[in-house]
Amino acid sequence: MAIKKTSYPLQDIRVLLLEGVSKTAVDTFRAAGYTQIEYHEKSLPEDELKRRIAEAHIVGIRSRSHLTAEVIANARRLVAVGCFCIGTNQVDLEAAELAGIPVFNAPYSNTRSVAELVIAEAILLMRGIPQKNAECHRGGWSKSAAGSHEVRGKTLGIVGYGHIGTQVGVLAEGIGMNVIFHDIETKLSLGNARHASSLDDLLRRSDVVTLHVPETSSTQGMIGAAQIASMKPGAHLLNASRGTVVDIDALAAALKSGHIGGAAIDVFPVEPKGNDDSFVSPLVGMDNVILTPHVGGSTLEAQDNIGLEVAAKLVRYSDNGSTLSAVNFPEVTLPGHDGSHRFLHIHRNVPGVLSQINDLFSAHKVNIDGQYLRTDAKVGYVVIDATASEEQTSVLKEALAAVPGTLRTRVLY
Ligand SMILES: NC(=O)c1ccc[n+]([C@@H]2O[C@H](COP(=O)([O-])OP(=O)(O)OC[C@H]3O[C@@H](n4cnc5c(N)ncnc54)[C@H](O)[C@@H]3O)[C@@H](O)[C@H]2O)c1
Ligand SMILES: O=C(O)CC[C@@H](O)C(=O)O
Repeated sequence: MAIKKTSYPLQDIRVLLLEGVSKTAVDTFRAAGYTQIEYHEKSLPEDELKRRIAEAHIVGIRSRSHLTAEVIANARRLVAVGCFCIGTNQVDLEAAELAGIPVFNAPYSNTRSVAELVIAEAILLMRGIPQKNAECHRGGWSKSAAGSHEVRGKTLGIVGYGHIGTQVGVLAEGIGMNVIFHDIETKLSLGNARHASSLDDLLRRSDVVTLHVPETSSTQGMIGAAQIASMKPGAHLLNASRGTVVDIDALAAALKSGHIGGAAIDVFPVEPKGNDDSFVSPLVGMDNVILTPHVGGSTLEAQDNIGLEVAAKLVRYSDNGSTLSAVNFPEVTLPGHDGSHRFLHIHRNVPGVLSQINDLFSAHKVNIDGQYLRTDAKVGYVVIDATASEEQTSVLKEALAAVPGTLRTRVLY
């Protein structure tokens, strides 16, 4: 394959992949000509992460690596971040944007996997299977229908009616459940799903409540003691969203008192860093709780698709400059740039930057072949294709970097 040239020769671009992202990501980078790929099965302790990220141009993580403002400040060479998952709460998105670093994720690749697990858990909880399973493992035998129910005709309450919530609703209707949902946005209801009038209304009416909100300031602790007390006696709670959404001590107390019949919890306020670390939770040892190690989206199908999708977005940004579907950045979709040098300029969105950039091209007598600009409240991203000599390009690159407000520049040859 022809070696492409970016600001750095392609073979000098360092890709750091953490948390055992699918090997399809490695294959995608290799197929695009990237050779420096460092792969780790686990997340790295913060000190080591800071050291390694300081050398990386591209980093790929899942949910356990926290890219805080401090970590990002240390990432001097970093050009792009890939979250090989849906959630991006583990990255300080604003700090990344202000450092000129777009962040990409895979917004749908594991949606179906989460939805399937949730439906299975709803059925198991309504039948009291976790308790029966635990009892059989201890040599017990209690063949009884007491406390066992079909899900057909029961009410499923979905909190967060986005990609996952809607899929869960469609599958639940397929097995005869009544679906109600609560979302902060106005949402088109699919099938016969109905809006609940409020979160409290949903909690009061549901036999099973399932949470599918992102981690934000409005969702942290949104299901606490008061909300759990509002739930129907004997109802079940499922959380495959983020651990901070539920007050886990309040849930443990309600499970012990019997107010909550059962729970299925996939995400926790504090999760082990890797498979060798131990898991601690007040829910451990409760027979009526299904505990899973944050595997809602962990199917081979989903992980392989995520590896392909996120790596492709990172390669595209690195090679071509397109930021389509970046979660924290002005989105620019770009054509190829054969025959032109492509100047990428990321700057604070303040008046006058674009005119200074254009003045520089005119002062250096470089003709602009194409220009693309997108801004958001904080940042502007302008891409300029120009026919320039190597010498003009290198002078212009320096001059562009000196424009006040510049966050980052890159040239693709
Ligand atoms: N357990 C896992 O392995 C796993 C896998 C994938 C995703 N997730 C988590 O699930 C979350 C949801 O995923 P998605 O793809 O459905 O996201 P999404 O963005 O499509 O949907 C989230 C929905 O929540 C709504 N919402 C936000 N704040 C709310 C609030 N305060 N009250 C009510 N609704 C609110 C949004 O309006 C949106 O409709 C992700 O952010 C991620 O954290 C977990
Ligand atoms: O793979 C992970 O670590 C996170 C999975 C899930 O929570 C997501 O946000 O997609």
